[in-house]
Amino acid sequence: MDASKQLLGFKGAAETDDVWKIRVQLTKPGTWVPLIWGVMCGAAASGHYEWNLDNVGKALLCMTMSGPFLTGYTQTINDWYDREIDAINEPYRPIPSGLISENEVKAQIAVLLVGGWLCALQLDRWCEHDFPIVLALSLFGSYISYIYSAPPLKLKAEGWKGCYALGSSYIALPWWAGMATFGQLTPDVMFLTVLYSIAGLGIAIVNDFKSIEGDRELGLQSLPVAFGIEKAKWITVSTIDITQLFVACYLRAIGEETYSNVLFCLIFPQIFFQFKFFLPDPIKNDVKYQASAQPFLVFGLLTTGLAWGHHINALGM
Ligand SMILES: C/C(=C\COP(=O)(O)OP(=O)(O)O)CCC[C@H](C)CCC[C@H](C)CCCC(C)C
Repeated sequence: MDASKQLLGFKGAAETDDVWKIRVQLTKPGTWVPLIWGVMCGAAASGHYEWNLDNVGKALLCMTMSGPFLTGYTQTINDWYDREIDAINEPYRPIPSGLISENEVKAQIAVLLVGGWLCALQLDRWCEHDFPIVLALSLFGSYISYIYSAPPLKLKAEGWKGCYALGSSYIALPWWAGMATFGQLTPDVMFLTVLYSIAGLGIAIVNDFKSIEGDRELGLQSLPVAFGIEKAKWITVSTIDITQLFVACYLRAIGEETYSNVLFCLIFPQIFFQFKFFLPDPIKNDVKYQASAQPFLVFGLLTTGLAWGHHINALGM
């Protein structure tokens, strides 16, 4: 178990001195999943995904770009810029513990970043895009990753702004990449996904409750620090629920009633788990809540993608 935690980049991992295992650990493969899922949602939303070898190849390349390469780069650069604070709080992490050298980390960052851009370029060529939209998205995403972790902006230290950067990048960017690969990225769907990102903001805030004491001491304006636990927990669930309810209503308004009903059915279990776990004790039950409610949220995203794809096809676009 500890060995798999090591490879997936989870906390409580066993130590290893195999540099390749350490390299994989730095990329935190567990965090690739939402990006890969986002690409699937975008492909579904394009309305043009058909199961053939060409499309499977494009989807795999888009997922490889978003997961191992660009999320891997994001996580490595984040650990690099956190190395001093980690040396105090989590000295067993690969960089502060000296399990991997500075030059090896820098080389890994460069390879993953350039690798991600090359995948994007290849996708644009493969899809015969006039404008290299996937490359543009990957450049934008890697810039957001950089300012999230690196000074002087270091958005992650800016409380809820960092949470929104994280939530929106994880939801909107892979969706846009998947959609641009298989169809046309349009302003209306961009708006819808940016809106959906507010739910992503709520999900990111859930993780801030357990670090409220430390954040307060360091002067970080996370939502629980800024508003106190009582107010912050209600703001958190409201952002998650109201956003999804709005999307469900929107799907109904554009005539996608079945998908809208499915989305409503996926929202109610999340509200149930908020009352069962999160609201009674957001500090103690954050992980329990995420584990029980998240699957419903991510299937809601896919439902929205499928609804959009169906809508586009119905309009003959
Ligand atoms: C590094 C990230 C989270 C870690 O946060 P934190 O430091 O608070 O936690 P730990 O202490 O446990 O490490 C994620 C940051 C995400 C970033 C803002 C944006 C990601 C962008 C995508 C990877 C880009 C994908 C582009 C593509 C799909 C076109």
